[in-house]
Amino acid sequence: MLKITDLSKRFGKQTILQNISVDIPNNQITGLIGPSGTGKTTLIKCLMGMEKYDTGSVTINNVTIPNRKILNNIGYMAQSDSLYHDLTGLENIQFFAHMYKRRMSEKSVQSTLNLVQLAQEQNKFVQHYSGGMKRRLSLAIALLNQPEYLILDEPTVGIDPVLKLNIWDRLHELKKNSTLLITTHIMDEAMKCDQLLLMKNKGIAASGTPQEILETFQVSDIDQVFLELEEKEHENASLN
Ligand SMILES: Nc1ncnc2c1ncn2[C@@H]1O[C@H](COP(=O)(O)OP(=O)(O)OP(=O)(O)O)[C@@H](O)[C@H]1O
Repeated sequence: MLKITDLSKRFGKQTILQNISVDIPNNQITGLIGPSGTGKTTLIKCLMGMEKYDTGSVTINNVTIPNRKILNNIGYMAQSDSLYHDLTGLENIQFFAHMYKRRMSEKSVQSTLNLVQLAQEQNKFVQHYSGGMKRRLSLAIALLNQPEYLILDEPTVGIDPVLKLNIWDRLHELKKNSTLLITTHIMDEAMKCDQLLLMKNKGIAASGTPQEILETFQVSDIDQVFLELEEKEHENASLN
């Protein structure tokens, strides 16, 4: 289990994350959602050891991370693509497979390319890819390592609706062997997660299955939960 305990993070004088404690259960898709700028990417970067947190701890199966050994078991897809633009899509896949020391059969390379619908474009240089194609290639690369933990920062931005559905089907298949943490702005995607963490005001304002959260707030969609939270905040502010 991925366990975050009392984690806080500041940039200069600005506190971004304050005393966050949360458990991310194994073999489930946990969705991290919240308004832009609430610190979702920062939290993920803290988990990956890409940002140093100021206080608290992050552990996977009781081992404090970042830990080099455990990092090999984490697949990460960042918002900004880190692809080699002078290589083709196929060469990027081969390069990263080599880096992960994975021997991939031609068949599994092609099925990964098929999943993200890049089979036809695999021999094109990435510099000639559209934004959506680069996202799809990054997603394919994050999936290559068949990691125990898969952390995806807005994986379906710029991806058309039909492909999005295929990708979500695949993510649900992957959870048999992996634990997934996904950030999203898209509320119908939030409903496809097994668990949600709603981020607001430097912390987790609500958590549970999508259905549990809707029932707790007596609303019919997750956007309304954020509106309710906002209203409560105004009420509290006017009382003080
Ligand atoms: N390296 C940095 N230095 C200073 N401030 C930063 C840095 N990285 C992020 N921030 C600030 O931290 C806050 C949270 O940013 P973050 O990218 O984590 O939000 P987010 O919830 O992922 O947003 P979005 O949904 O728009 O991607 C923002 O106010 C941002 O400006």
